[in-house]
Amino acid sequence: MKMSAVRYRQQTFHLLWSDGPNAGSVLVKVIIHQYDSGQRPDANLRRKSVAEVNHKGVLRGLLIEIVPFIWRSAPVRLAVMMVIRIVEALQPAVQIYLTKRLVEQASLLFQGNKEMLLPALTTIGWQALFFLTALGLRSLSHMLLLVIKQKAQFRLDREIAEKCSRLDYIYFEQSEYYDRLQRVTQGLAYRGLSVLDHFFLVLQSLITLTSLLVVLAGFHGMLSAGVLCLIIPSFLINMKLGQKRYKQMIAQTPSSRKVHYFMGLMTGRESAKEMKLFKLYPYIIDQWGKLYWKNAREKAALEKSGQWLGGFSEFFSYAFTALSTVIVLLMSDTGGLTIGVFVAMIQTVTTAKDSVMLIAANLSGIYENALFTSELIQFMHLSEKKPKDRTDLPELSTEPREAVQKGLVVEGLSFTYPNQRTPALADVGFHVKPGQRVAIVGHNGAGKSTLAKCLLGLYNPQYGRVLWNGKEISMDEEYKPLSAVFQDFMQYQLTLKENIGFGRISALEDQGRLEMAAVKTGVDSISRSLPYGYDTLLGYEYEGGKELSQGQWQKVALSRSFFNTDAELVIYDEPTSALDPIAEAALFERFSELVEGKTSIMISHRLGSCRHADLILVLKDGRLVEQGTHVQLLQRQGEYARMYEAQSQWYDMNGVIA
Ligand SMILES: Nc1ncnc2c1ncn2[C@@H]1O[C@H](COP(=O)(O)OP(=O)(O)OP(=O)(O)O)[C@@H](O)[C@H]1O
Repeated sequence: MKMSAVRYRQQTFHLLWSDGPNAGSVLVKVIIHQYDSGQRPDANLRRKSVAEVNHKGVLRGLLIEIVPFIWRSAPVRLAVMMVIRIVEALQPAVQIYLTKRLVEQASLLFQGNKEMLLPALTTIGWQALFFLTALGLRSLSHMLLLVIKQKAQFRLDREIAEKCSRLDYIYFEQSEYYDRLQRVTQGLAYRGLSVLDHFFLVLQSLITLTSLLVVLAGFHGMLSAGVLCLIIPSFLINMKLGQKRYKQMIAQTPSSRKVHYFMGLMTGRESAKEMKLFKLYPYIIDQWGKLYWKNAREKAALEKSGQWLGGFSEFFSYAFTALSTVIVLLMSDTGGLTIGVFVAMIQTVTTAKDSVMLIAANLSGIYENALFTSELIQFMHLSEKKPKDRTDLPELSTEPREAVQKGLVVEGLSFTYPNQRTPALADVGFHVKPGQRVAIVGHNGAGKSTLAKCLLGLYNPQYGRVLWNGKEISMDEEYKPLSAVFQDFMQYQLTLKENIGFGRISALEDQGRLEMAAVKTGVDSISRSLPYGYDTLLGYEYEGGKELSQGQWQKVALSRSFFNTDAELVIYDEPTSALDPIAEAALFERFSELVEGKTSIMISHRLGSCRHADLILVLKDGRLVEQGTHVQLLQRQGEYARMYEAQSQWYDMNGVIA
């Protein structure tokens, strides 16, 4: 039952923002808002090209959002860190002063002034003290920076997870979302927090430089001016390179995601069966290799041009140092220049030049990181818009008001997926009375699952509405009257107890409820065969985990829905597709008892299992073409009758698979 903390954290974090029916729905409070029909999330996700990026806005975003965010993560440590960096920054000037003193004392000593020995030794003592202080401060700041980064990283991860929980479900079904997510996580891991390093290095180098410039100005004004001029080419070159790297990252996101996808196909368990059976490895390795090298070549080309540009910058810096040495040598003509002063001047020029280069590199580093973290800022600003007040919609129904206030009312429902032209649902309307058992049937692609997601409030229709007991369905509430079993249900690589208890997270510790939900689907007998019963870790991903069969997993998913005893409306999307015929028949036999007191909606291709439903809805090409009971629909001799006829040889008199 051991699970590495890192993998566990990765898994739970992955659950929060991953695709799938339960995306972002379990460990944080699920808040899925209806979005305004005029505000399509796909438009929201589409990113600007790098040419359109507002560079001032990017820097402003960094200063207004990221820096304060990091500051709030660990204010005291950051303040201590700044003091340390200021002290550290003054060290080069002090070191140069001590070196100059030591060289002068040594040259006097070499000329036979024995009394200079003690002062020279004292200077060495000061140098040692300084060295030790610097060493201590460096270790302290290293530790502080580590903790600050950990705290900031934790806060950022959590904020992203919480953002995912507030985002509309439709985002999770778009490739643009995953492109952006990849850029955000890249930005977080490698970029966002290194702003801190850059910022401290700029601060430190600026203080060092100021102190050295004061020293240099005393020797020769030209030297100070020259050092300052060095900053311009170095900054421009580094900035240009930063822009190019960012542009490349944007352009390569889809292909680098695909590289990971191919790698996942070749290494994952899900794909292993078909990869081996169809002998797909050579083809996928080839595709993966082509993409890998396309990206790698582009990166190498950028690195090459970076090396050239970096070479120019280095050349300027070398030329300046050589020129400075010449100037200092020429100054010796004017006399009064001791060897100590000469060494100190050369050391000052070199250190000041290094500080300038460091400032330029770190300023452009801040700019480059600002570009990368702008992805994070844009992600955090993705719209979570709530629905407009929909008073513009027509009156609900011609039925008496009391009747409409009860049960499920669907009116004029139309839904079109982002980037699609044809609606997946068009003008669907029906009324389900409380306690009714409803079946939704139709061919593949008829719109059944889409309708289920609209009923659950996961999709927000562009037109029409879904009301439960007179209220628009929303998960933005503590009390959720809904539960569901999805076609592609989750198999949480966690304990059996968690797999069931996630149906109502607030009741996770309720053992009685857990056992009741397990008994309903036969999971109680599965739990008895597991080494730690309900506390057994399920799945193959982590050490000690016990894998279940697909049908057993489906029973666990069903138990999850039964665990939410408060649910008034339960939706089952193909809930028995993985069960054997006996288990399926047993479940259907008890179905009325299992869902007693609840309104249930079942999507199924097996029409035999739908014949006892109080209401059957027949969908075709996104439209509700028929509705009624089994007998009524057979009498109509329409779509349902044709589908039932086609399947009739499968069933016996009772609608059970023969
Ligand atoms: N995420 C999506 N983005 C775009 N189109 C989608 C998406 N999901 C489904 N569709 C399209 O919407 C239509 C209805 O799909 P839906 O999954 O609701 O059908 P279904 O009746 O549940 O099918 P099945 O019986 O095969 O599960 C189909 O044409 C499908 O291609």
